[in-house]
Amino acid sequence: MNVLLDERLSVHSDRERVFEQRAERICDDLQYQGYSIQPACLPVDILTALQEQVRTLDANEFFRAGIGRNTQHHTNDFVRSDKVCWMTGETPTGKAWLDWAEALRVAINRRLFMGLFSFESHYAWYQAGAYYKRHYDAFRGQTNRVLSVVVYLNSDWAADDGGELVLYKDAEDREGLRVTPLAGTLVVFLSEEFPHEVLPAKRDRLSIAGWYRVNASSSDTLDPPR
Ligand SMILES: O=C(O)CCC(=O)C(=O)O
Ligand SMILES: [Fe+2]
Repeated sequence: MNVLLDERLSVHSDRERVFEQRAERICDDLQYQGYSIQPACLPVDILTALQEQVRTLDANEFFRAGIGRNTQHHTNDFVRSDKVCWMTGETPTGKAWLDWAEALRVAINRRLFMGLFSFESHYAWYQAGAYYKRHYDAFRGQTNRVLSVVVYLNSDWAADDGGELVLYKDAEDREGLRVTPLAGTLVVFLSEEFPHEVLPAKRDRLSIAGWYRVNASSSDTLDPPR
């Protein structure tokens, strides 16, 4: 075999092997504890491209985040004060991210039979002082968001910069688990099971938040993508 082709093939399969290992760890965690926290999980080339893209986004492209869906959608300063910009596959960077999320969807379905059907995600920009109070991403029976995903885009996040995600084990838990929003860390959790909050940070905090959904469309109600 041509040496160059041979090398390219082995690089490709290395990447796939690394992905499979990470997906396996995420699935193990989901199976046994319902959440997974994986530092340095996103491939560095995709992470770097996302960091660059979010840096070049104009402030006008971010909108004040709302709560609830459709007709209940409204903004509420008391609950959250981040700004969001929905991801699309129109740029190579957006597509690389969505392809990665799609590969994870397939891997999770194969292993855990969760029936994940679609994925939606947005960049989130928490300006210094911004927060998202304790909340669930989904309420049992009211939504088809089943698995929440967060990836952080902040290089050099210092211990005293704040902005941790606090993931609570259940409705009673007041202590929670603190996650530093450091670039490349991935957090995945069952949307209906884990209340969580974002603490205010001393500096801008950038991330992607996404949700895998099950298909809730029926013949007379078309399920909207967000
Ligand atoms: O950015 C995070 O750490 C979590 C964001 C979040 O909870 C959400 O967007 O629903
Ligand atoms: Fe959330």
